[in-house]
Amino acid sequence: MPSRTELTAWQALQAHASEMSKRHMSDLFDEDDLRFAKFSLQSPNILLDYSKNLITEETRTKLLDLAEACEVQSFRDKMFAGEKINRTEDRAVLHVALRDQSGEPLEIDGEDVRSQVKHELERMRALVAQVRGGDWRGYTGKEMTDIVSIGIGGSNLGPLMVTEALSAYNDGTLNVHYVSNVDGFQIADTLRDLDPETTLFVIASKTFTTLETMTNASSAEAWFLDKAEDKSYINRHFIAVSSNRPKAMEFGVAEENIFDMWDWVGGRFSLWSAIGLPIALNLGFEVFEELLEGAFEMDEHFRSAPLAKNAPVMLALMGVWNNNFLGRNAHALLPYDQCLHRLAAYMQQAEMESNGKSVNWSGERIDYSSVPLIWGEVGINGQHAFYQCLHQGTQIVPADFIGSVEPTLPIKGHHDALMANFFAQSEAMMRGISADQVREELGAKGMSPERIEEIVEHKVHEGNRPTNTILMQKVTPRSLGSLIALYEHKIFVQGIIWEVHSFDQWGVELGKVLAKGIQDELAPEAAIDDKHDSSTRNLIEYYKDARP
Ligand SMILES: O=P(O)(O)OC[C@H]1O[C@](O)(CO)[C@@H](O)[C@@H]1O
Repeated sequence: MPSRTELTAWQALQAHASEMSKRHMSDLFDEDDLRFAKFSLQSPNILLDYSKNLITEETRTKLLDLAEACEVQSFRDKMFAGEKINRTEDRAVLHVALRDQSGEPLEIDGEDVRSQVKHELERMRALVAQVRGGDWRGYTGKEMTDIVSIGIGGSNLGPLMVTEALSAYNDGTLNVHYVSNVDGFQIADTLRDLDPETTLFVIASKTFTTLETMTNASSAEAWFLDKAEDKSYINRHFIAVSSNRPKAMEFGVAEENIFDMWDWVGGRFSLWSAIGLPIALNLGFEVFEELLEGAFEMDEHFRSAPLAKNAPVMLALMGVWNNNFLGRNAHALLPYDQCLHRLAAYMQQAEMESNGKSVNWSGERIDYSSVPLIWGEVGINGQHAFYQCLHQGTQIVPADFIGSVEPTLPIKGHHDALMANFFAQSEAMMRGISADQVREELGAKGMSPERIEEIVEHKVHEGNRPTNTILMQKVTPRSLGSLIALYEHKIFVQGIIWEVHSFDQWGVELGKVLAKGIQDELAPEAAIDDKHDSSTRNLIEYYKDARP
């Protein structure tokens, strides 16, 4: 198999990119009134407009040729069929099975995946009904008031992002708090206002070995026992979600309080499993189910729509075009919806832990970029912070503008003001403003020609900065499910095109191993290994000497 850069389709895109780099999107719009119709599509619950990219129909055809040459459809089908496409870990990749509503049979290694998923969902439903209905009582007979979810990375970012995004659906039955950082501040700050008699902990860890989570879980247990005193009460206050039952039991969680997840669910794709318990506890099981349905609708679209009409595929291809052929190595996510304020943090893990790789499936170093730097912030706040750089900086950063037609919580006069900015920003990034236009504008205001010439270049926006617009009717559990699944599949498609293993994360291991060794060295009497470089050794020494 030729490497990606040897593919005819890749080389055709390279040649095409050198031509397209001479064009301006503004002209492309002026030349074609049908540009929006040609380069936008409706997918379940989501309109995707990718017309504000530096593309023509020829570009799209060439990108689709690349997708075909990389066998995107065949890999997609393998994923849905449960084949072990996560080859470095020898695992299937089946987060889609967690939200499948079709009921089609699916087996992995002789195990019936559908019934496993259904069984855990029913257990979740029962637990949520008990806790929210007040039947689940604490060790003194009181109802639960607060859920503390302890987990990090994929065991935290998804549930946290979703409960924030759907906070309008919170009926106040239960409060939910998230603790991820091993910095003791977060758990201390969370627990100081809570009562052990009415607090339920959900320890979420696929491996049940993650240092941050285990440290926080132990502190939570100590805090609980400080008041409850009797270890047998733990079974009323500690739930675990893990694929490592023995470890969860060793920690002290009662067997019936452990919810399973499976090795075919990657941590960063796991919010659809029992990792999503905090969502269901906080917002109700119906909300969780609707989230799953929305994701399933996008799965069906991804599975069946022709590539040119397939939202995840087209979103992925725009990213590949900007990154690999136009050399844009950063990508901003800009939600114009306050409730999506954790979306960029969530997507950073999903995209960068998945596709932040430098070797291909054969272990050879790749000679093109994989995932760009993903970052972002709620758009309207970003306008007053970093948009200056998006409009006039030397680095062109493609961006996704994500918004909704209806506000989550309507309040007179706000939503149109927000959305006016939403539409204006991507238009400004696309069109820009030329020196002549600036001159004309300033001249009309009566500015002297000398003064105009002094400042004109500073006011020029070159434009030609690519954006995608993603528009939902409203942020609901269903549309949010579709939105997350849209990005999950985008990540999948890009991983195939970049020929990287999207479902492992070996890159996070080295730091963990080193930290374990250093933690031992931080003990007061412990020696510091002289194998450390002089910077690390001296910093550790400095820390130990300065520590009270
Ligand atoms: O759920 P666990 O096993 O505690 O892991 C948490 C996170 O840690 C990572 O392994 C990275 O450190 C992520 O992939 C994962 O989501």
